[in-house]
Amino acid sequence: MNDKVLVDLQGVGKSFRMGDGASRKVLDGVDFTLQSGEIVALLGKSGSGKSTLLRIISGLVKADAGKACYRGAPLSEPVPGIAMVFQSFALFPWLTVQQNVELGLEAQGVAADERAVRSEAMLDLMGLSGFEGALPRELSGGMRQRVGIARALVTNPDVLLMDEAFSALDVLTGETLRNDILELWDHGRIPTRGILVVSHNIEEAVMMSDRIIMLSSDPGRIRTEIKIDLPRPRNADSPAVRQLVDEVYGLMTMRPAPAAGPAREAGPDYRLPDADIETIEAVLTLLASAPFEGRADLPRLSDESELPGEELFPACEALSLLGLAIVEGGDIAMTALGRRYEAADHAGRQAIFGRQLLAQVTLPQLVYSMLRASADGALPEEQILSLLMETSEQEEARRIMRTAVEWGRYGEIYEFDFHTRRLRLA
Ligand SMILES: Nc1ncnc2c1ncn2[C@@H]1O[C@H](COP(=O)(O)OP(=O)(O)OP(=O)(O)O)[C@@H](O)[C@H]1O
Repeated sequence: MNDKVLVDLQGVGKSFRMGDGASRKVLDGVDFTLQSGEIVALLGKSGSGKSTLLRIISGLVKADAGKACYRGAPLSEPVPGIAMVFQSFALFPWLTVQQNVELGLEAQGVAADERAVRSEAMLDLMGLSGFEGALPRELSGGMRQRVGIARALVTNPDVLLMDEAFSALDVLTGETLRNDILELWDHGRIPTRGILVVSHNIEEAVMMSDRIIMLSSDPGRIRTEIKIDLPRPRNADSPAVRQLVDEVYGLMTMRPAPAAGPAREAGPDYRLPDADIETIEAVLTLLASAPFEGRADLPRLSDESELPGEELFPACEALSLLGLAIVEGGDIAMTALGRRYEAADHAGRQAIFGRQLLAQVTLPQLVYSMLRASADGALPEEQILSLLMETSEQEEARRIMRTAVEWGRYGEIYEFDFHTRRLRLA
């Protein structure tokens, strides 16, 4: 066994039973290794299974396919070498700061006097000296998360897992805490050998990690990996960091390649991004206006639009699918058609939208040709849905169908009767 390998996942899969009783595959065929000496960040859309993956590694959730090992031993329950920090801090409100920090040691059977010595040293390292007797509610959010981190680190974990650990904090507090942890890590002041961070924040991932792994959704699979060879501490405004942030934005916005698999390799790609018309048009309008005037750096567009990546990325993907904009690297630029669309009135926009759907978007094209081929120009939604379910999980297939209905109705190429759930030519 290579002792550089801390965590090793091979072909890991996980399904959950949903409210309607159906099983949904959240993770599929995930191969991943966390090596000694590295910080890895895991990015992906909401629901792509990032937290589930972290929970499998923490031993809190069991994979139902593949192998998950920590230092060569199969993971099936929490192990002393792996500690986790939660977004919600997860502190016990009735315990003092010190008692909260000692919990992990207590679980490992460490004697009381040693627990006190170690927790005091860790609180000191985390800048919490003097707060040992305080209750969590008496602390600010940033200090509470310091307690959460101290509780994880006091056990001297080999592997530290952080699930959106800074996202409940204000930007500045989050940044300070992140830098403090990086400093402890970079100066070898904690014995931790590997850190795996789940984040929604692209800049945070670029600032912290040696490697970024991107998960695709439905089901979550590893889509891309980016190595970051910049020394830390990193300057968020340096050209190298900006370029990487741009690159990651670009990759997050790009249409992922269809997942591998016999059924998916062959047929056309019917997926549609999860973007509604209102958001697509709002992003196009923003892109057309000052200061962008038709071309924007995606991180800046994200700041200006105040849309979370989850909504901005699919809208950009939709604009590119419709030929209204081009996404290149970390930039998005309007096409000539995009400018015409922006300048058009409501009916003019609908006409362009409909034309583009028929010209270049596979699923509306298919629906339209099936409708034309049917005797009465109508067909049940189920017929399209069952086709989508050949390549997408049920929930995602339904989501794609909803998008296809919204887009097609807007472009006036087909109609949908919500009572009979039948599509009909417009
Ligand atoms: N215990 C569970 N039972 C049923 N479904 C679950 C369970 N845990 C997670 N899921 C579902 O699995 C999917 C992936 O969840 P997960 O929290 O891992 O995603 P994520 O990428 O971390 O999302 P987010 O970024 O929004 O936190 C979601 O659809 C979620 O509802």
